Amino acid sequence: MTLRVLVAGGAGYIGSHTAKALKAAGHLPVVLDDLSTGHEEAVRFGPFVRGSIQDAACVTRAVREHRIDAVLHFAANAYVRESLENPRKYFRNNVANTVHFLDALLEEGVKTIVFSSTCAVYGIPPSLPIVETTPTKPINPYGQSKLMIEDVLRWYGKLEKLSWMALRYFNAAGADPDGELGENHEPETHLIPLLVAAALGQREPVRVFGTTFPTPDGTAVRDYIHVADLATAHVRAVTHLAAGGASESVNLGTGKGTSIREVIASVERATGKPVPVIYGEPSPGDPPILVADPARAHALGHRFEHDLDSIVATAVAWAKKGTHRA
Ligand SMILES: NC(=O)c1ccc[n+]([C@@H]2O[C@H](COP(=O)([O-])OP(=O)(O)OC[C@H]3O[C@@H](n4cnc5c(N)ncnc54)[C@H](O)[C@@H]3O)[C@@H](O)[C@H]2O)c1
Ligand SMILES: O=c1ccn([C@@H]2O[C@H](COP(=O)(O)OP(=O)(O)O[C@H]3O[C@H](CO)[C@H](O)[C@H](O)[C@H]3O)[C@@H](O)[C@H]2O)c(=O)[nH]1
Repeated sequence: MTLRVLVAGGAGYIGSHTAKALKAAGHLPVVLDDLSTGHEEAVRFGPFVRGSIQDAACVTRAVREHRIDAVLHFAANAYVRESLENPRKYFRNNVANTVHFLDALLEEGVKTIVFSSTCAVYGIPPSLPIVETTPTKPINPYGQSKLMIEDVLRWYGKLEKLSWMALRYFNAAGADPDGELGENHEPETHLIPLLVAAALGQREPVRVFGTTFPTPDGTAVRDYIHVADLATAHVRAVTHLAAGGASESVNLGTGKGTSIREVIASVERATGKPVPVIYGEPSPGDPPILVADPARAHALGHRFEHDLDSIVATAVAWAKKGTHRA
């Protein structure tokens, strides 16, 4: 089965890696992106439509011109801390604009969509590891905005015959193992690229947010998942839906928790250099521990091949290229 897939947000970090994986699997990725945080240089695996998801005329044209079968929807704002300072931006782009996008797609008869959700929908989970039935209680507007769209998808699944999958990623990190793509956020806020850049002398010391969490070494624990593993998971998810598979929310995490101090040690091994850090206060809206139960993902056939050292090694290789561009 060859699919013609509209990749909204395909000029961004996870979307560009997924466009590459789609092409490698024999599908056609058509990127729709307004370049608000993405990079045109990262669009290299199929046609590019520059525009916003809320522009119905643009979406309709793209769907018709490229005879789109299915959609991967990455387009969003994705900074937890920014969402607490500017909640309107998050509800406008992640919720309102996505609802307009779904309208345009459904009008054109496109009824298969994979949505980028997040472990931030769970807030501070009452038990670990996190299963998909763990109560969803976001503690920041970013997580809330993603949960609101999951609810919309669930209703459209029932009432509009939409086939959907909400992939709740844990912490995406690493870079394309071929060195062609990597993480280029501006500003960069994610832990791993910051630690790598600091070790390589490309930036100032990194502030570690909190050392007194109820975790074995006092720093926050996350479930880091390689972006290349996320990319292949999207290819599997969209083909699953296109073949008539069930609609549901699925955690994409490895099941292994890693503390910030353990990430620092991995970066030091990979670079052979000490990472300059400053230990500081916790950041608001930052849960102590987020680790996935990957059983549902495994049951759907997802396999995560890269461990933390592989994530860090590819991030180091990308940072050493020094261009910070695809
Ligand atoms: N990075 C992570 O660890 C992580 C974790 C969980 C979920 N997610 C989700 O995954 C998705 C991708 O994240 P990322 O890290 O690749 O972010 P990113 O900022 O690199 O990519 C988002 C892309 O969407 C585009 N975009 C934003 N608003 C748009 C609009 N209205 N119309 C068209 N294009 C638009 C941006 O230009 C960018 O290219 C997001 O939905 C994010 O919420 C990311
Ligand atoms: O300079 C920094 C940056 C991060 N951290 C800490 O390192 C951990 C990982 O931080 P990231 O910024 O890499 O990721 P987050 O866990 O904050 O956010 C990620 O997971 C979220 C779910 O909680 C969202 O999905 C979001 O899109 C995704 O980037 C967190 O405890 C964070 O507080 C620091 O100590 N210092």
